[in-house]
Formats: sequence, structure tokens, C-alpha cells
Amino acid sequence: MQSIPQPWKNWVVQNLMQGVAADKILHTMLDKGFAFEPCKRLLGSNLAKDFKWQWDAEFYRKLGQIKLVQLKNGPQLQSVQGTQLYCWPNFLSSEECAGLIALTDAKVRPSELASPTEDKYFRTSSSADLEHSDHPLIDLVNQRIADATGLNPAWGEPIQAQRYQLGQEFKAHTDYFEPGSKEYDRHGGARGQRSWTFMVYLNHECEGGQTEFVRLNRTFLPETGMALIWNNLLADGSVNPYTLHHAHKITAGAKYVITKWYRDRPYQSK
Ligand SMILES: O=C(O)CCC(=O)C(=O)O
Ligand SMILES: [Fe+2]
Repeated sequence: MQSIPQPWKNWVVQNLMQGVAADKILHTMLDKGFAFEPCKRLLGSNLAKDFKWQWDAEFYRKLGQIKLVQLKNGPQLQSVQGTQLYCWPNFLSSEECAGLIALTDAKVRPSELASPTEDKYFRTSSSADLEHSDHPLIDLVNQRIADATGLNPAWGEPIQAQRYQLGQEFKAHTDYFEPGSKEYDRHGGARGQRSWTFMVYLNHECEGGQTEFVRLNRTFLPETGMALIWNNLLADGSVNPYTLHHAHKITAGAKYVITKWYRDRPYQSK
């Protein structure tokens, strides 16, 4: 899995051959969501040695070192392949989960897709944006996530809840936006790429509904209050395809989760 797809590599070479300045090529790539480090490697000596960019390897190394990584009795690292994936049982109490389920039921609408797909059964769940102003419980949960991660809340999207009823699922997808795609143009840009995902299961009164990281060979069964936390980016800032995951179909009951996605820039809603 290459961090810059071959067609984009060809595009870079063509531009260099036509005499386009390396820093101009670089800025186009950055605007399209490619990370600085792999672009810098690709451009090699064409780019001035002292070219500086805030979102460099050091930036993503720090972004990868969230607080929970350092907690001795905290969540456990679950995965291989250089992916940071943590599981944290009892992150929320069952009372807190029940409160969030009630808020979700009061607000749900059909879920949207970040990337267009021909498959209208790709994501069949319902979603609800749980805003700060909705209820003090949302503030409490946002605060707990901020305390647990040390991530600046300004870089987080509002919490979003998902409800899956019988037969509903979210097929294998990544939470990051594909660099170089229309999806990145629409959702990334000034608001940045998705970095960390902080997800909490709100119930386990269901069959099916497991979350499978299909390229990591890791599957999690819903457990009330348990958090799954993963970094969608690698240490050099490029997207991590190993984070591909599938929320399997519900075969009995219903499943509820909340998700907070973080960006790699301060997030401002449109
Ligand atoms: O419901 C799950 O298990 C995963 C949800 C998810 O992947 C998402 O909302 O992006
Ligand atoms: Fe997801």
C-alpha cells in the first residue's frame, strides 16, 4: 500500500518535466490532502532543503502520542502493523450510556456517507449530532474524552451517535478522507484530515454488530461503555489503510455507538 498512488506520482513527474516549480507542486498535493513527508520524499532534491511546513513528521509524531498511550492502567494496545488501536472497557458507565441512547433516539436521521458509493446499502444506520447545547451529559462526555486523550477539543468534530437496527450495517470503510479525492475536497481542506477516532459502544443488547478491522484481523463485540480508539494516520502523517473497518449487520436487537472524530487542524463546522 503506497502512501501516494501511482497516478499522482506520474502527475508529479510530468509537472517537474514541464518545469513547474517543486514548491508549487507540493502545495497542490498538500491542498489535496497528501502528507508533507511522503511528498517531500517524492520531490527529493527538487525541493529546497530548508523548506519548512508545520505539519511535518514531528507534528504527526506528537499527534500520535496522546495521553492514554502513557497511562499505565489505561487501555491496551490491540493491534499490529504499526496501527495505534486501543480498547478501553468501562470508559462510560451504563447510566451515562442509557442517557446518550435516549438523546440519540430523540434526534436520529438517516446516516450520510462521506464518500459517494453506488451501493445504497453501504451505510444503512441512523445518526444524530450530539451538540454541546443539547444536554449537560454531552459536555461531560466531551470533557471525559478530552481528559483521556489530552487532545484539544477545538480539533474535534461534535460527537455523533449511530443507531443500527435489525439488518443495518456500515460496510468496510475508512474514517479518513481519501487524499486526492472529491471526498477530501468536500470534507477535508481547511478543516483538515481525520486523525483520531474515539468511539464508545453504548449497549450490547444485540446480535451481530461487531466492529471488524478487516486488514488487522481484529474484531470487537459491542460491550456497554467500552471505547475503541484508533489513529487513522501514520507517524509521517499519511493515511493508514490498515484502519479499514466494517460495522457488521445487526441480526437481533439494536446497537448504539457514539463517535468523536478529531482532525489534524482546528475544526470549524461549515
Ligand atoms: O458502529 C461501529 O461499530 C463503527 C462505526 C463507524 O465505523 C463509524 O461511524 O465511522
Ligand atoms: Fe468508521
